[in-house]
Amino acid sequence: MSSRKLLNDCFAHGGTRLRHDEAVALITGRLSCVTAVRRVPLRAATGRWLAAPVTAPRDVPLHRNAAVDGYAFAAPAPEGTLPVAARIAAGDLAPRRLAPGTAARIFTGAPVPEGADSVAMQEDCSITPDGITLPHGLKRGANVRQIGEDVAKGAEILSPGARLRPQDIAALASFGLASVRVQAPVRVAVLSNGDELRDPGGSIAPGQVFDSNRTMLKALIATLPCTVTDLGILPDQAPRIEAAIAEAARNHDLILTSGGVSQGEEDHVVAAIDRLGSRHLWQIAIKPGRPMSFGQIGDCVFLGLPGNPVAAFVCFLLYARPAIVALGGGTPDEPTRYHLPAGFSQTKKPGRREFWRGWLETTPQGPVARKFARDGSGLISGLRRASGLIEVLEDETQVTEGAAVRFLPFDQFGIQG
Ligand SMILES: Nc1nc2c(c(=O)[nH]1)N[C@H]1C(S)=C(S)[C@@H](COP(=O)(O)OP(=O)(O)OC[C@H]3O[C@@H](n4cnc5c(N)ncnc54)[C@H](O)[C@@H]3O)O[C@H]1N2
Ligand code: MOO
Repeated sequence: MSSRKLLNDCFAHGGTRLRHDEAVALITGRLSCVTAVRRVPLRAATGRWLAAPVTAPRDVPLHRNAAVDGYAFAAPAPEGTLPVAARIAAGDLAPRRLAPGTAARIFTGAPVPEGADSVAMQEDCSITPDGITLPHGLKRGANVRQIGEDVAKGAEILSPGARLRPQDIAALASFGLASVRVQAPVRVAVLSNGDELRDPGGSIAPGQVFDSNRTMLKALIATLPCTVTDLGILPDQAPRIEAAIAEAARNHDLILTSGGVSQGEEDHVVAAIDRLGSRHLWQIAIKPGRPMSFGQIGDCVFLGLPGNPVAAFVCFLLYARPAIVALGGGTPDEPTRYHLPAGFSQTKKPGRREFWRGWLETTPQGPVARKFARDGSGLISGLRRASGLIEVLEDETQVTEGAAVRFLPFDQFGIQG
C-alpha cells in the first residue's frame, strides 16, 4: 500500500460538539495507511497488517493422504480376508499402485496409492495371519484427505489489511511461504502533560500524582503493531510543549498526549496544536472523554486524550485505536455491541453518549451487565473491575434493571484477561 499524505482539509467541521459516531467516522473515514511495506519472516509476522494479497501457490494438501492409521483399500470393502500387499508410511513419495483385492498398511499423512480410495481405521479392522477383514459400511473416500481440500491452488486466502493471527501464519507456512509482506509498524510518540505529574519510581509529595496514563497508553499501544517513542512528562509550559510536539511530528505518524486539553489556562496542548498545525476536532458529546482533541501537524496525526485516566483509556479504545489501525493499513471495525439485560438501574443526562465501566455476571436467568457504582473519571479501580464498557446512547435518559444495554467487551480491543 502506498503512503498517502494526510489531507489537510479532512477534519473540517462546523465547530459544534461532535457526536461519537461522527467523530469515529471522521477518523476512520479520513485517515489512510501511511506506513511502508516490509517483507518479514513468518516468526515476526503475527499481529501485523498484511500489505499484499496472498494466493495459495499450490494445493494443500498436495497429495491424497490417509487421515488415520489403518488400511487403504478400494471401496466397496470386499467380504472376507484381504492380503496386505504394501506398507506406506508418511514421507513415502510414490507408493506403487494397489493391486485389486488387496489392502495396504497405511499411516496418517501417508499418500493413498492409486487403486485405493478409502482407508479403514486399524481399530475397526480384524487382523488375521492371512491379512485383514475390513469393517462394513465405510463410505468411498472414508478417512482420505483429498488434494486441495484445505485450500485449492490459486485461491486468495488473505487480503491486504488482514491482521495476521497465529492460524493465518499456519496457513502461510502450509503453502511453503517463509516470509510475507506486511505494513511497517505505526510510529507513535507518547507524552504526558501536567506540572503535578511524577514518574513512578521517584518521590512524590501531596499535590503531585504519579503518571499512570503514559504507562497505560504504552501498554494499550503494545496491543497493536507500533513502535513507541516515550517523550516523558512535559510541564505546563507552552514553549516546552510546542517544541516537543513540533520535533516529534517530524518523524512520527501519530502523537498521543494525555492531559492539558480542557479549558484551563494551564491546558497548553490544544493551543500548541493550533499554533503548529490544525485542530480538526475538539470536544465530543461523550462521557468520559469530552475534551478529546484531534488534529495534524504536517503529515503527523495528533490525538490529545484527556488527562483523567478513565477518559484517556476510553478515548484510546474508541478513537486512538481505530486511528492507529487506519494509519497502519488495517481495517478499523466498529466494536461489537452485545445486547444484554442490565443488572442495575441508573439515570443519565440526555445529549451525550456515556460509557460506563461494566462486567458480566452469570445469574440463573443468564448473563447480566453490571456497572461499577462510581463514575469518577479518575478511578482506575473501576477500570480494573471492568471487563468492558456499557454504552448508553445520546437520547437515552434511563437504564432500567432488566432492560437491554449495549456491552463492548475489552477483549475485542486486544485487552486480555
Ligand atoms: N472548566 C472545565 N474543567 C474541566 C473540563 C471542562 O470542560 N471545563 N473538563 C473536565 C474533563 S471532562 C476532563 S476529562 C478533564 C480533562 O482535562 P485535561 O485533559 O486538561 O487534563 P488535566 O487537567 O491535565 O488533568 C485532569 C486530571 O487528570 C490527572 N492526570 C493528568 N495526566 C495524568 C497522568 N498522566 N497520569 C495520571 N493522572 C493524570 C490530573 O492530575 C487531573 O486530576 O478536565 C476536566 N475539567
Ligand atoms: O469526560 Mo472527562 O473526560 O469526565 O473525564
